[in-house]
Amino acid sequence: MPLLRVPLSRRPKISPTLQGILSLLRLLPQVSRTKTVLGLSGVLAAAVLPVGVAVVAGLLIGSIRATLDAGLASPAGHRTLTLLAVAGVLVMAQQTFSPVLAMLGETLGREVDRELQQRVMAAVGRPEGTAHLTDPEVLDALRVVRGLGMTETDRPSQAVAALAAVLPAWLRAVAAALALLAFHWWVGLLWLLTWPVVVHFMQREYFRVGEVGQGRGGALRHAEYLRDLVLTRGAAKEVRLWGLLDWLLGRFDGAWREATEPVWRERRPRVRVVLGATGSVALVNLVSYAALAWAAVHHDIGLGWVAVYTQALALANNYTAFDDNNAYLSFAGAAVPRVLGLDAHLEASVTARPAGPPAELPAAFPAGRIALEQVRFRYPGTEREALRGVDLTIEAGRSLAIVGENGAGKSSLVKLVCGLHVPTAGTIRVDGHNLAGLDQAAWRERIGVLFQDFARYHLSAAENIAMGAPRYAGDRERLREAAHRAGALPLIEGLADGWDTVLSPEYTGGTDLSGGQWQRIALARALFAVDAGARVLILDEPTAALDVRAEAEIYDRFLELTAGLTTILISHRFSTVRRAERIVVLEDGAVVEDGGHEELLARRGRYAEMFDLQAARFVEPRQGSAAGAGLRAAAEAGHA
Ligand SMILES: Nc1ncnc2c1ncn2[C@@H]1O[C@H](COP(=O)(O)OP(=O)(O)OP(=O)(O)O)[C@@H](O)[C@H]1O
Repeated sequence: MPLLRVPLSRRPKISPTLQGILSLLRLLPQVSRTKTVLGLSGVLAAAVLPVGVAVVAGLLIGSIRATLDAGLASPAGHRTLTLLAVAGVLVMAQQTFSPVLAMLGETLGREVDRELQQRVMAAVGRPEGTAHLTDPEVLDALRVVRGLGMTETDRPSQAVAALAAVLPAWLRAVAAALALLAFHWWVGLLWLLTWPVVVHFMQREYFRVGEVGQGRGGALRHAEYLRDLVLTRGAAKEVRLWGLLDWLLGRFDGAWREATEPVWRERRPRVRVVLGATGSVALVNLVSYAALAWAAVHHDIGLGWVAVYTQALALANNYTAFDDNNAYLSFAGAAVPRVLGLDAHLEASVTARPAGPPAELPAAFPAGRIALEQVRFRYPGTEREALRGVDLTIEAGRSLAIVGENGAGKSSLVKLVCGLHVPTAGTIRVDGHNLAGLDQAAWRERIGVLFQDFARYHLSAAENIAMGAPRYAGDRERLREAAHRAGALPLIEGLADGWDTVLSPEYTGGTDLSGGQWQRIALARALFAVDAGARVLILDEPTAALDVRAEAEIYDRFLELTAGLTTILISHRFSTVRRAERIVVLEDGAVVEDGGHEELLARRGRYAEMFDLQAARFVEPRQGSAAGAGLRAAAEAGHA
């Protein structure tokens, strides 16, 4: 069933370019009537003035002979002088109009950007359902909207294109100025000096504006985030359920203005600079043309040379400084070094690893234990420690479960073991080696991991699992085995295109999976890494989204799945946790209890307290008053 009444890709009756221009012209007055009227007048002036200059210049040249014959005081002489004055005024007007028009166009363009985003947000947020958010045609159109904004002008590609347009014009103008040296050395020199100064000032202005724009990056990202809440699937259900569209439209409008208006304001006073620059150029033009007319009238040069120098003057005016290309050059000038400097910036923020070459890993690594020694960890930019002196030995080939309340530091601990962060103090040793000194890529090949917030790749089912060990991506038998062990095989074989089905409804023929189905795929990915040689298996909430039967299946086979592996399991489900050979309780970043399931229950500490709390949920209310041991018995009977 088509999701849109009008297909987005329908063939227009008129040419697509014309259609685009017409719809843009219709949109402009809706954005700003005043600026549209001013802009159109400017366009007319910009079109008519050069023609006027050409006509007057022709008349001027034509009048010279009569003036030569009759003298400057004659009516013919007066006519020549009047034409000269008109030419000067027209050239000046031309020089003044074009930058003002360019600025007007840019301001209107930004307003069109905002208007388009709001219209698209309203259009995308309005349908009751969310199916259109996976329609490839809609998504293709949304890509265009995402490209809108100030970042557009930061693109180095724009600067490269601008360079290609600006450099030849500059070179032509220099050549023309050199030619003018032959007419009068001071006229040539005037051009050679005036333009670089004007270009310098204008580039300084544009650069500053570019810097201001990039300084607003955070505010702009926030506005874009609000926009994308409407344009993407992530929050689509809640946006509809709670009727957030109007609120988001309002927030976006405010955030967008807050992000962009300071840049516009910064640009406004610069009209003074622009007028100063264009005024200087107009003056140089006036002086040059006057000198040329004077020379012609006084027979200093012949008509042929008058024509040559007129052309040279026109070319000298090609030495652009005011148009969009000049602006793009400077905007990217502010952006490119920032992007290129990213490497160095990130280098400085990388936590130092022990000096010397990383240790080579033997094939059967790790054969021994993973030991955390007084490990402390604080996330960059935060004050609070997520781990506060953890001492923990994880025996090779055994399973360890980590439990604890939200925020206790469980996920942080496994991220450290994965080598994704380096402890701020203390050491993690694997087979006696400092983990920080190992070849990190090789170490990660030894780990199969299912993160709590695992990735859902918009790729085929086969690729989604193969991500666990991409070097074996083509090994279908191995993929089948991993999928089978994770209980994902029937699911994959039931998909329309089987293993080749893209797991995203955003692509033609693609499909989405339920939360639990996704979790099986992610588990298969971790087990695929194990098949490929990983000896450490990390499972962070592996069954959180699974139904009761699937969870029971997984924990029934937990010992089989983890046999021979060093396993770290994080879970809030005690039915799964109790299967682990050893359990530690993490509280506020430190280990507070350590032992087997029965041992910890008998200790009547934090573990027993948490276990009892969960067990109580599985018994009838009338049994709620029973003693903890009774509750546990009931719960264990239901779960074992
Ligand atoms: N990327 C991060 N940046 C800053 N602080 C973080 C980051 N991730 C986690 N924290 C903080 O570190 C602490 C430990 O978080 P962690 O995710 O390890 O807890 P957890 O025990 O896994 O919790 P849960 O059971 O909710 O998954 C928390 O206070 C959390 O706010």
